[in-house]
Amino acid sequence: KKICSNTTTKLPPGPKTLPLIGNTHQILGSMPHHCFRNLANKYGPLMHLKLGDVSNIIVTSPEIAKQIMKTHDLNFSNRSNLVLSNIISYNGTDIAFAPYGHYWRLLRKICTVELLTVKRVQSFRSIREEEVLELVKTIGASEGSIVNLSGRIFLVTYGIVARAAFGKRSRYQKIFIAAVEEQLKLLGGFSVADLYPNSKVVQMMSRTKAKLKKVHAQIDGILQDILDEHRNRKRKGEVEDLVDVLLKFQQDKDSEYPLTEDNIKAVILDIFAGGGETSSSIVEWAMSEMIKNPKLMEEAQDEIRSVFDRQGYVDETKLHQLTFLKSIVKETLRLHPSVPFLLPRQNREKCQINGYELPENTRIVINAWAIARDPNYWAEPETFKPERYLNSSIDFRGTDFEFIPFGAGRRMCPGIVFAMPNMELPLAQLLYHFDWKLPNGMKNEELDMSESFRFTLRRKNELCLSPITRRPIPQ
Ligand code: HEM
Repeated sequence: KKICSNTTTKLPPGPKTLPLIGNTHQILGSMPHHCFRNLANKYGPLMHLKLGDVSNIIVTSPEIAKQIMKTHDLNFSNRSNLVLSNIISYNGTDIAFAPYGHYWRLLRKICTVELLTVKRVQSFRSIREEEVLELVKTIGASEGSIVNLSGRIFLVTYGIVARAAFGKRSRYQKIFIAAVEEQLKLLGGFSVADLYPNSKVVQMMSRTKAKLKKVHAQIDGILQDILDEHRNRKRKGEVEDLVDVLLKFQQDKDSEYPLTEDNIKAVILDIFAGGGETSSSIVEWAMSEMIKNPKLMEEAQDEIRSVFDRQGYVDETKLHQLTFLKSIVKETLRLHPSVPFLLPRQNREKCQINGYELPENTRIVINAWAIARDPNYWAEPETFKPERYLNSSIDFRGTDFEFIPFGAGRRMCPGIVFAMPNMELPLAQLLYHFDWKLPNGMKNEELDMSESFRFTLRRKNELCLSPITRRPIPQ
């Protein structure tokens, strides 16, 4: 049965392609999300771009995003098979890169009923509070000096995810985090291996591919040790971690989730890679935006301090009262979506969209970054204005297609509930205890906001600030 009708064979418009390299020359040397938006302004919101020998369809409007991720979601629920992502995803057996089908549905179900539920996320509350308190203590001890806030934020978020996934602080934590970061960095560039997936010569010679394989082997070794340790250890009243949950399925012979060793490693790695970098970069961008707009920072601080001053410290019990802080997080997700192109999708059958034909198995890239700045949908789209959400119901849960930092439809991010406190708690703590200044008398408006695209969208330069303690730090 055909999912979409078929009447024309015209590909969407796009710039002229050159032999061999296609349009690759048009995107080199600039931030790809900016470059794709500029090209879309010329060729339209449904655009064909040939990168290497791979056809890409670039989507740059909420209407077309909705057609892909709602109207034709079932057809477009496959992932595009990338050479590099195959290496890190145990051959597409993780959640993010698994092809649409029975196995992927099983993994999603494990997420929604076991791994990423509200209850499970709540069970990690004390882990988050401990890790963030440690952050605040370290910063408090650095009063009078300049703090590399970016570095601190990444450590704390990865620390939380690592403890949720592996239980106690793992002795491998540092090298594991470094390896996962390296993996994301290698994945971020336009590697020739993915531009020419069918060329045997290119595949043999790709340096990125070779490096990625090496890093992945290191990650695999660490994950294997962690699984073995979990099997052998005696549990005594600790919070059940995510590896425990997955091993339980593996050990239960009647389980409806028959997971292999590699399946478990693939899932844990997804949660690690998906949960660490994304949330940290939102906290980092939110702090940057507030440094640039000190009035917003003051407003957020007033709100947090008025909610928590009576008890004298921040915990998770009253985070839901922080309406303004939530708007700051939303606006940060709009202007600095951590995964600006979502994850590439692919249609299982050929399909008509807006009168153009997308042949089967076409790679679909949704420019969520550009969509969230569409002037037809957003007033002052380039301005950071958290107050725009105060009287609006617009949300990132996959129904407002002008705002899709977590994607939408069947392949939407399953980690929102997990991500939220990892962003809100560090922000609330950083703003409750401290005022923040740029070092060396730099003016707020001078803060550099350059981006770096490495699969995720991070600050190019680390955010370094001077803290001034305003509320005593619990010892
Ligand atoms: C600010 C935080 C986060 C952002 C912005 C984010 C964004 C995204 C996006 C854009 C996708 C692709 C959606 C699509 O293709 O439609 C995705 C998928 C995914 N995310 Fe997240 N994510 C975040 C946090 C997390 C966390 C905390 C976890 C796990 C603990 C997680 C796990 C995943 C997984 C497993 C997928 C693959 C889903 C699938 O293919 O079925 N993410 N995320």
